[in-house]
Amino acid sequence: MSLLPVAQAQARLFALADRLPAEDVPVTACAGRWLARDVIAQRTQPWTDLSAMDGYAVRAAEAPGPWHVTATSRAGGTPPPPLSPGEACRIFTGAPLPEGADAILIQENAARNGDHLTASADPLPPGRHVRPAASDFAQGAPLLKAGSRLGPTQIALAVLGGHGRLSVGQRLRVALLSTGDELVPPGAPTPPGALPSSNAPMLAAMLAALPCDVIDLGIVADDLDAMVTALDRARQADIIVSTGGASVGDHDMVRPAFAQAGGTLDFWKIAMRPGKPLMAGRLGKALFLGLPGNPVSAFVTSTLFLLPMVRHMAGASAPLPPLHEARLASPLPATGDRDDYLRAFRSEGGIVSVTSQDSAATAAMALADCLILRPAGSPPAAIGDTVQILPLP
Ligand SMILES: Nc1nc2c(c(=O)[nH]1)N[C@H]1C(S)=C(S)[C@@H](COP(=O)(O)OP(=O)(O)OC[C@H]3O[C@@H](n4cnc5c(N)ncnc54)[C@H](O)[C@@H]3O)O[C@H]1N2
Ligand code: MOO
Repeated sequence: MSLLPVAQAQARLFALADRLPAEDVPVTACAGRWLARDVIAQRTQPWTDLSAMDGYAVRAAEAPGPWHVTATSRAGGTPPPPLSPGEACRIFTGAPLPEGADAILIQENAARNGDHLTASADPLPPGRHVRPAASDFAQGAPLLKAGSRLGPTQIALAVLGGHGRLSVGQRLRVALLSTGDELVPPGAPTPPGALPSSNAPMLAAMLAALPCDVIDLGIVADDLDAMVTALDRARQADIIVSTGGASVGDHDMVRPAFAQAGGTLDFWKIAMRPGKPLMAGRLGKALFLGLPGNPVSAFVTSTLFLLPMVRHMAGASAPLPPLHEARLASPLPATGDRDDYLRAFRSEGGIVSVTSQDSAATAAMALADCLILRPAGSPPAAIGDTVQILPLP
């Protein structure tokens, strides 16, 4: 198989699995989910002209008074009677204006003696401190689009729009398999030859911000039967992710095991560095992603394939991570025939690539807060050149 360009591989991956069905969820459980339907305002906000301050509702043209204070209006109280000429209404923040009033005199600028009220000399234009009816949104207005993500502010908007439940994409089940005879669980003793298995904890941390339940199926030996059995245990998941054993060595069992378990491979080997041996296919109803074992390769391929696939299946209309332009603060060598995803960090002077770009250099990777995308065939880049970066969460 020849190397598949990253964008083509992402498109093929998205074509491999539809988004999951929608479910109706209370707004309090919607954080981080993607909307399955547009959200339309069921009510008008504000429902009528409201005061933005504590003070007095008056006719602006009558400033600086005097006025006669005849009524009170507070949020949640009885609506005030209409205002006659020369009258003022005591009013509090969030309360409806009486008919006839068109401005709020804040109490700091008011002199009141019994029911007698005057204003300080400051001008009082019509509309001052008034939140007009429907100035936020009107009933029937489109508030949020299907496929957009629900964060705190979107949830506030939906609630004010009158919604207590929302239709969102279901949570996904993601099963993780870590392959390798050398691997031991985190924190276990490491006699010579043993390696702590860091990929599953790293992937679980990456997935933690997304609406999915991670099922860590642990470490699988470099053995065909063991891997077939592990894949069988994982097939109830929506996405099965393995790390390691994806390359061409004698002990790289993932591809043959996947075939023996009944999986159909869609692609293998991507024109990217790190991450070349990435593979994807279907195992029954599950989507399968075989990531390379090197921790840096697993991280970069997860950023570009696993997380976007979770977003896609959870209902995101824009599942790919956004790219930004930034200036380099360190020079870069030419790239080869694969796209480079260099680990880097943002400094005051610009983007600095970390010193080791080896696929196993985890200390350098941990310094990175972005990836520099350098397309295949790029010439060397100098300090001050513009590059594309992908910020890391
Ligand atoms: N002759 C070739 N050799 C290799 C090629 C190639 O094209 N031809 N590709 C290289 C590239 S690129 C990569 S990336 C690696 C990927 O190999 P595998 O996916 O088969 O991964 P392993 O060999 O199983 O492991 C690689 C490396 O990562 C360590 N590892 C594995 N799992 C974990 C884990 N859960 N936690 C931490 N570290 C892990 C493992 O011990 C190895 O050191 O292949 C190249 N070879
Ligand atoms: O592509 Mo591998 O992922 O270079 O290390």
